[in-house]
Amino acid sequence: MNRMDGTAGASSIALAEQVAAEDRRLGGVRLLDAGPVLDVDQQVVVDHERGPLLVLGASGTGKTTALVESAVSLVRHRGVPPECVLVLTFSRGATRTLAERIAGRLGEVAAAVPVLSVHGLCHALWAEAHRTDPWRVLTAPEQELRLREVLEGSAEPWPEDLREAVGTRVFTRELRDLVARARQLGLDPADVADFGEQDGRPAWVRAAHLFEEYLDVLDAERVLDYDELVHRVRIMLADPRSGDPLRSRWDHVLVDDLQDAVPAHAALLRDLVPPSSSAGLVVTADPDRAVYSFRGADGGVVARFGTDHAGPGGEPAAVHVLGTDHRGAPVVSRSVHGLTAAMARPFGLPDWRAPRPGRVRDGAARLVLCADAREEATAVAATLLAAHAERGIAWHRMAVVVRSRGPEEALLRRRLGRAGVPIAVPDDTPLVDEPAVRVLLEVLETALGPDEVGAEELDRLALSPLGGVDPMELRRHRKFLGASDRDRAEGGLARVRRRLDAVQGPSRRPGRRSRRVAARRRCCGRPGRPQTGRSASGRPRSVVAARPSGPIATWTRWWPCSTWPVVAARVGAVPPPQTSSRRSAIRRSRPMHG
Ligand SMILES: Nc1ncnc2c1ncn2[C@@H]1O[C@H](COP(=O)(O)OP(=O)(O)OP(=O)(O)O)[C@@H](O)[C@H]1O
Repeated sequence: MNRMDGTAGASSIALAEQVAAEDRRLGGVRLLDAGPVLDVDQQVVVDHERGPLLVLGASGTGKTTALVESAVSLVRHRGVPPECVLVLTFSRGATRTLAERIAGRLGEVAAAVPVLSVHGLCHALWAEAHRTDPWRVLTAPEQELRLREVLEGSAEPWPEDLREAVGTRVFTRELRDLVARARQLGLDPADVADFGEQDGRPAWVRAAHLFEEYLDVLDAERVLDYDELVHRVRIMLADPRSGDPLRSRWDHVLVDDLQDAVPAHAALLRDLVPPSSSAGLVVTADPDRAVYSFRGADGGVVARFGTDHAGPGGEPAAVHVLGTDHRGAPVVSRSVHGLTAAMARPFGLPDWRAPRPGRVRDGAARLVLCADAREEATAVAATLLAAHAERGIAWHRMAVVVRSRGPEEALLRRRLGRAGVPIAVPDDTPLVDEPAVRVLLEVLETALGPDEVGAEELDRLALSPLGGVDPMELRRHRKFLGASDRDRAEGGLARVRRRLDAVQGPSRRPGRRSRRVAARRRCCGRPGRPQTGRSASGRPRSVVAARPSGPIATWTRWWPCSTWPVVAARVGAVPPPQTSSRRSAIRRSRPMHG
């Protein structure tokens, strides 16, 4: 069976819960949920007093419900001030859902309960500690851009076998992952270099130097990426002078979906609630549901929870299993749990994969074998149509789950559309892949270098909404401007740029980014340790200099619409993000192994 979207089920549940919550706000009066009658396993979680507890449960066994009820019980029945109950998740969506569910149970009081993603918590703590001297957190595309800048400005050669890859987007992404993983493990550049030397991997040693330069640039610009943010908050927590007052704020820490944590998040949790702490720590997890492995999430953190939070005498933290499936019909849960039961169980964890059926009784599971995607799409459409026409099931009560987005999903959508099945696809496109954002990023990338912008890239930009050129127009310009064979081989706007450059004189001096990084280094007074994002003239090192040059200059002259000059001028006019008083650099710690 395909899926329309991996989050379809979860988002419809979240949506239904949101709608239900809205319905309760009648005439401005908020009626609170009565809350479910908890099963005995959930009640154990809610009654948990102190110390760490890992709650394992298959999907639908009521882990989140137990966590919500724990928060409610602490505030309502045990007199814990709401601001002393910290609720943590690992994604913004999960944070929203949890906050809504707690608000449904606690009403106005819930506003005082901090419900945060780990990044949200780190951001808040960091911002509080640097109130008069704020740092900005980079988005993923910005982080990649910074790394590319550093890469281009870095003179040290790479090992021979990597040289061809250097400068490609894939290489930058690999570097970004390396930097991220290193920080998630609490490693400093020197540790990565040590590993490289011990293991005979010169590429790691070289990457470690780049990592160091990248951190210097972040310091200089007073910006952080998310992994660096978590790392630095861990440093704050490691120092008893700053860490103890923070830790003492929360009497209870409740964490949902630990399987989505990267090692640094798990370590942060230990920093927040160390074994010596008297705070309560309840953590839920379903290792089979880890969906963030692409960003470094490691189901192993669940298996290690017992030892990570071992008591003073070394006894492992308590583990409790929720044993009733409150969501699925018995036959559906048997099918799902039958599949997961065949998977290897993380070492040391009790079996959580075969819950008893709850109160949901009806339902059926059917396996349909299809010859190809087309036949599969037809079978799905026929099943939905029959359920709607013959059993009167409303469209919004049905969901189609697909394994991944791609041609097969497109085919399914077309088939459903043709059959008259109304579809709503939750949009989970990352911002960076949104066409509108993509084109803006391409403009920035082009404006900042590299020195040779590909003809293909320029053509794409010309044809984008920002360029406003249609294919016919582009061809006309090519015809008008280009004649020689070399021009034709070069293709697209690269030719235009070259011709105009010939008129204006060379538009590109040595890489703009290289100069930017080099200038930062000069500012800091010693090579390789930049400390400010401002040029020697004191002008902001904004994404594009105020006076356009290079391809922008060329394009502004050539461009058949007026958009470019406006964009270039605006971008160049970005106000300086720093002042010179912000130059004190953060000292990075020695490694804090995870
Ligand atoms: N004791 C209960 N009685 C009746 N319904 C319950 C009970 N506990 C949970 N539910 C319902 O079961 C469904 C699943 O609950 P919940 O989201 O808490 O499970 P979960 O284990 O966190 O699921 P997942 O792992 O998929 O996130 C929800 O609709 C919830 O309202």
